[in-house]
Amino acid sequence: MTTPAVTYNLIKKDKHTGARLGQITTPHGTFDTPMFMPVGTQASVKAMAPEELKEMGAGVILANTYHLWLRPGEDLVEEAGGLHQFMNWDQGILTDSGGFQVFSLAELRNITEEGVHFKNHLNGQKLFLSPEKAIAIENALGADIMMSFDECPPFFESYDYIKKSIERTSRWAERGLRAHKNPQTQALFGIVQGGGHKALREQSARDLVSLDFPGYSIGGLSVGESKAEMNHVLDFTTPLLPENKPRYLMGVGSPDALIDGVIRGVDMFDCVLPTRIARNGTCMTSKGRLVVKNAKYARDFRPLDEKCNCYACRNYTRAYIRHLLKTDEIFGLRLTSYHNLYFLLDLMRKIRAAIKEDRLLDFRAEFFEEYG
Ligand SMILES: CCNc1nc2cc3[nH]c(NC)nc3cc2c(=O)[nH]1
Repeated sequence: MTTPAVTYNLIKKDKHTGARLGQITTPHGTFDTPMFMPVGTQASVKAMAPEELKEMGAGVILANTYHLWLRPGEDLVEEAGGLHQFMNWDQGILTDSGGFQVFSLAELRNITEEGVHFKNHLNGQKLFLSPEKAIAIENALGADIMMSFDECPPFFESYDYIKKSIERTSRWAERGLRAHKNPQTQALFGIVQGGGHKALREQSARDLVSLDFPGYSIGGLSVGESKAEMNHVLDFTTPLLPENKPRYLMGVGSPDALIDGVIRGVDMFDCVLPTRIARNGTCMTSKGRLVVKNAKYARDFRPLDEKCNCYACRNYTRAYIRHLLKTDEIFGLRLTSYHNLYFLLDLMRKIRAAIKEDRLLDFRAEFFEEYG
């Protein structure tokens, strides 16, 4: 039995919740979990240099298969020596499988057993993605962690539709495993679906766990359902997954959702939120969101967050950052992006420390008290 490309080491289970302290070992390093993964959709975490991501403690970052397939093309990235070489990032990289982007971006034509026919969102060109094609692109990109090709059904779809969808997604997962060329250096994760239906989540998890993936993602969430509904699905889904493998919740996100996901046994998260809201001047702070472009901060010479130790908060004021954003100075976006990413990475550091000392629920109460 060859060693899989990615292994998970469970260090400690929280006494009072489903939270776990662990480490994930990849060909590009070992990283502490629970972890937040900055999103670098087109091989760049928007406005951030790799050195800045490293200094704020990012370990694994994301890139999107659909976008890189369209531009610059996986063959060009492969010729460059793979994503790590191409974007000068020597730590962890995770690629999604394009499915979700197709459903959320492209003009969808139709889903068949074979795969998904759709139109390129840039030029209307007809395209086709199958499990085999998606896995081949991810192999060429060279990510340490690859995601299976799945369908993310609408959360409120009917039981019958979602049942058919998860059964096809399981067949697609098996096809992806067979098509995967580099299991020794790239770990392919399975994606559990099933909407809000416990029986379907159990069926999807059973199918995928029997395929013995090195890690599992919980899909079909953070797609418009309430936080309560997401937490409820997590309550009965994470226990279905192997304890000795990482669990990844895609598209999450906000500080409260991260804490509640960790409490329910999730180890890895990604979300575009921090950099996306940063670009319109919204900052995450320990006291909730702060829209630094607002006029009330024009003469506010305090840092974005007085409790934050990041580069932006140590060197610049709300007034200065507001001025930069109001005058379309690019440096303004860099400072808000840096701060928001640092805020979430630092939150994960605090969460890991709280798990270590069995005080995660106290930390949650203190955090929510301030965050509002
Ligand atoms: C890896 C591609 N497959 C795949 N990506 C996803 C990305 C998401 N992003 C969000 N909220 C922002 N929910 C998601 C669900 C899925 C999902 O169910 N599947």
